[in-house]
Amino acid sequence: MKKGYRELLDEANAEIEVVSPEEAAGLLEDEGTIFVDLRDPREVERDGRIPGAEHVTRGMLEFWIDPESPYHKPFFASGKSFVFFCAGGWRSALATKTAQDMGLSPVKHILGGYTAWKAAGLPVEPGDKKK
Ligand SMILES: O=S(=O)([O-])[S-]
Repeated sequence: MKKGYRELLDEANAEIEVVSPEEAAGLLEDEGTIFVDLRDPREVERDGRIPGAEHVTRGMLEFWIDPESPYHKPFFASGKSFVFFCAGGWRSALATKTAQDMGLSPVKHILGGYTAWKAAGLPVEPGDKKK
């Protein structure tokens, strides 16, 4: 490998902001913060979701963020703060770095992801339930 996943994660983590699940939970009711769930749809269905989180497949992330893209999602241009998460914090670290490089700001991600969120006993809802 020219650059393996560990190096990519190290590079990302050196540049992005990380929050604990508990810190992130303090933002859940904040109207100025949007939670972005980067897990695959099957993971969301199987494991549940953080209430109110927008679901964004990682494959579409750049296209949903960029206002010039035909796939742009207006919530990314809302001027709000963003809290990214995945299952364990790896995908969200890379996605947060990408979003930050694109100019999305402020954006941070949850240390340990949804797994840590759930383990901390923080609010979840069934994945098949629409928010
Ligand atoms: O969700 S993940 O951290 O396993 S990529």
